[in-house]
Amino acid sequence: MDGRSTTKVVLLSCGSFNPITNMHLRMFELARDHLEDTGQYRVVKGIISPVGDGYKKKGLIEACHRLEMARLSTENSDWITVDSWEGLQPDWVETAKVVRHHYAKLLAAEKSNDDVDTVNYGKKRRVEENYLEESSQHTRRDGPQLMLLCGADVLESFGVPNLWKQEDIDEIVGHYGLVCITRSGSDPNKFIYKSDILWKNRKNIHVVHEWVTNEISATHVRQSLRRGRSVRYLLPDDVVNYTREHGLYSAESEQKNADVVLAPLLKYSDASSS
Ligand SMILES: Nc1ncnc2c1ncn2[C@@H]1O[C@H](COP(=O)(O)OP(=O)(O)OP(=O)(O)O)[C@@H](O)[C@H]1O
Ligand SMILES: NC(=O)c1ccc[n+]([C@@H]2O[C@H](COP(=O)(O)O)[C@@H](O)[C@H]2O)c1
Ligand SMILES: [Zn+2]
Repeated sequence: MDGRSTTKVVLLSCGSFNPITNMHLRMFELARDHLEDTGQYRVVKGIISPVGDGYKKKGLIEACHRLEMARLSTENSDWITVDSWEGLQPDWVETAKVVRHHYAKLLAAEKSNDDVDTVNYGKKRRVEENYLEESSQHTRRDGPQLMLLCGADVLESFGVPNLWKQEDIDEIVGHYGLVCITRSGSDPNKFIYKSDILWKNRKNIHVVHEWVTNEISATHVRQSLRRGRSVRYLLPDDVVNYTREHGLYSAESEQKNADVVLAPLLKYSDASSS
């Protein structure tokens, strides 16, 4: 592949990861293969961003455990990483804000790399031109792209009333881009067709068809753990051991947040009624 004519991509996946499963890790591999197969992209990094406790999803255990399990499962990957910024925020953070945060970090890292280039190779003028252009257009012509990576259920959740702000969907899909992995029971292409906002941005949505369908879900994993059944080979071994050592996922933990409303639903229903 000719590195000079491809766009560098960083993939960001936001979710509960309660706990992280092998399928979450597979998503990154599937997305990278798909994007690089187009010949247009070079995927340089994957970021797993577990949601903070303020999301208030039923059965969501503490972020410190979810972050540690994600860290353990990515230890032997040379490109997938875990970021704790979102997970450690006291309140739930909208996904559009998380995307913005990581894009700003990415540009800052690129800039400091370029500054090293500048010192070494006297490319100051090119760097300055790029950044002038960036500040006027928000994206750099030859800069990296950040794309949100999710399963088709998350894409379809865009249609759930009071869950997502339309402007956030527009920003994520229109400005950054989305990679969506098919999941059984969902039809992302039909969903895109039916949604005006997604149809408008369809060129920024990469649907990855997973032919080796894999029904692993964290819900089923938690259920098996509650019942004392084996979850080996569904999760990385280190994660299986971690759940055992810390006694995670019990009938009690599944009742966490059972009586509270999911943070985005609370936030946007309030906004619509005021
Ligand atoms: N088997 C799968 N196929 C495709 N995408 C998946 C799969 N499992 C998880 N994902 C995606 O991974 C991201 C994180 O998902 P999440 O943490 O909710 O996992 P989950 O298995 O769906 O958990 P839960 O059952 O608790 O909802 C989401 O974008 C979700 O769509
Ligand atoms: N309006 C929003 O920004 C919005 C709404 C619902 C879920 N989400 C995010 O999507 C992800 C969904 O995770 P789950 O599939 O585990 O519920 C989480 O990271 C959550 O923060 C974002
Ligand atoms: Zn889910």
